[in-house]
Amino acid sequence: MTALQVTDVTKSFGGLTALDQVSLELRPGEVHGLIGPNGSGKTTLLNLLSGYYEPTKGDIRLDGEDLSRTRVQHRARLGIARTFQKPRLLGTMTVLDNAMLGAWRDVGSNFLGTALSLGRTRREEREFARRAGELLMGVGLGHAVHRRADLLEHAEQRFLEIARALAMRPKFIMLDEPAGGLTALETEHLGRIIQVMRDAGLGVLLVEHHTDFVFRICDRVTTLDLGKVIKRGTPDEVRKDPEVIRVYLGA
Ligand SMILES: Nc1ncnc2c1ncn2[C@@H]1O[C@H](COP(=O)(O)OP(=O)(O)OP(=O)(O)O)[C@@H](O)[C@H]1O
Repeated sequence: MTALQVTDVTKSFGGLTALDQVSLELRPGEVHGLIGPNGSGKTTLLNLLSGYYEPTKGDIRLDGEDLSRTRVQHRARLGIARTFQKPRLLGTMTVLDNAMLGAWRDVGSNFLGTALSLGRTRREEREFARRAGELLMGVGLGHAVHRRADLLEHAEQRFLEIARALAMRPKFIMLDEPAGGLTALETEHLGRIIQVMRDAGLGVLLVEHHTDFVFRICDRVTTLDLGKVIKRGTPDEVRKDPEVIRVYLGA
C-alpha cells in the first residue's frame, strides 16, 4: 500500500532540536491530525515532508523510495502537495491562474520540448484551465475565477490555496492550520472539503490548533510536545490522554 512514512526523524537548527526521533505514517484515504503546543515542531515536520528542510537524522519514504534529500519539485511530481499557514498566492494574477499553477506539475520535465510543441501546450493549457475551474467550483470559488487573488477574502484565499494544491492531483496533501481565521461556517465548509479528499483516496495531514475540529474529522491524531511524539491514536484515545491534556488541551 502507498504510504508516506517518516521514520525516526530528528531535525536540529544549531543547538535547538526542533524534532527528536519522530515517526509518523500517512496513508491514502485517511485524515491524520498533527497537534501540539506552539513551537512543538508541527510546521518543521511539514517542511521536512514537503522538502523545504532535510532531516538531520532519519528518513522520509514514499512507497519505500527515500525522499529525505530530494527537492520540493521532485516531491510535488510524486504527488505530495501542501498549503501554508499564510496563503502564498500570486496576488496580481487571477484566481483561475493561481489554481492553474498547481496543474503545471503535469508538464513533462522536457521544457524545451514543451515550448516547441505549441499545439500540445495549448491543449494542455485548456485541460489545466478546465481542471482548475472544476476545482474552484468544488471549493466554492466558482463566482470568483476571474477576480484578482489579492482581492479575495481571507477564507477564500485559503480555499484557493487548497484548489491549487489539488490541481497537482496529489496523493498526499498537507494543510498547515487551514482553519486559522475562518468562521464556524467556513470551518464546516473546510471540513466537508477534507472529507471529500479522504473519500477520493487522498492521504491528508492536518496541522491545526482547532482541536474540536481535529478530533471531529481525523481518523488518527499524533501529538507533539517539544519535538517529541507524546501520543498517537484515535481522536478519542488522544483527547483522553492525561499527558496531552496536561501539555496542550488543558483540563
Ligand atoms: N528555520 C528555523 N531556524 C531555527 N529554528 C527554527 C526554524 N524553524 C523552526 N524553528 C524552531 O523549531 C521549533 C519548532 O517550530 P515549529 O514552527 O515547527 O513549531 P510549531 O509546532 O509549528 O509551532 P506553531 O504552532 O506556533 O506554528 C521552535 O522552537 C522554532 O523556533
